[in-house]
Amino acid sequence: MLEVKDITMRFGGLTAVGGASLKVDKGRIVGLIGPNGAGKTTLFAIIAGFLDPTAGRVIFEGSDITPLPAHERAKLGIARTFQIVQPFAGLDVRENIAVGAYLRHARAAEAHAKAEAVARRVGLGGDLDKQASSLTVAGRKRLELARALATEPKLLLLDEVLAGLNPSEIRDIVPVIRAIRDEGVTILMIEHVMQAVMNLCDEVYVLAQGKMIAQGTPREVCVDPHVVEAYLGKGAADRLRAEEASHA
Ligand SMILES: Nc1ncnc2c1ncn2[C@@H]1O[C@H](COP(=O)(O)OP(=O)(O)OP(=O)(O)O)[C@@H](O)[C@H]1O
Repeated sequence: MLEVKDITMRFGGLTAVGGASLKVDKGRIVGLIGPNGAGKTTLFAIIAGFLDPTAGRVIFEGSDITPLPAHERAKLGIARTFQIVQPFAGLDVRENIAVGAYLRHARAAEAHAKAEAVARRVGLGGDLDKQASSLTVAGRKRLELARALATEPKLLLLDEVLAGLNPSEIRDIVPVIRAIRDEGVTILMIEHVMQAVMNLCDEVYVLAQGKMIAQGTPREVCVDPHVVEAYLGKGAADRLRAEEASHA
């Protein structure tokens, strides 16, 4: 469904992403992990059309979409959530979600009906008339998910939807994400909460300092020495192995 080919993004002298590639097959949940500043959000912005890459191509359903602006990509079926949730503060939950629904439903009544259906899907069915600004952090994360879903995407890009949630809130939202996939939406997610990555993702890519350093099942990447070193520093994999040997 999605192929990111050799993407490089330079900001002045800084190379935020340096020749990174990934593939997302239809119907899967693919994780994108990596230490802070690895370039994950930059790569998302390039996939969704918010940033023009310095080099490389983005292929969606077999077509090169690299020149297309974000709104054209949204029409094709790519939606993203933002790490920092910023609902329209003066609007209620229904209207906030309807903003996404207007992409495919020009009439207000239809957009509102779509918004209500999406709200129920993410567990906000009882909050439709509330002001978005009155929602808790967990509620805002669900709203962010709903706004993206209301555009009826084929590919959903989730940027740390679990960040800032407590363990019980995470447990509640994980099945919602799985259900979205089961209903036919392919998902690429940036996530730091490893327990959720292990539970949800069919496949994981690891980005570190702008380069893709590993790819595999969640279990495979967790024990990959390159990944351990990227998170814990040079020599960490050897130290861990030595410690394990001394305990054996
Ligand atoms: N618009 C910009 N101008 C200049 N530098 C930028 C810009 N956007 C990102 N960067 C830099 O690019 C690098 C990658 O940032 P990015 O936000 O993509 O990383 P990330 O992996 O998403 O990090 P985190 O997990 O902390 O969100 C960082 O060094 C960041 O400071």
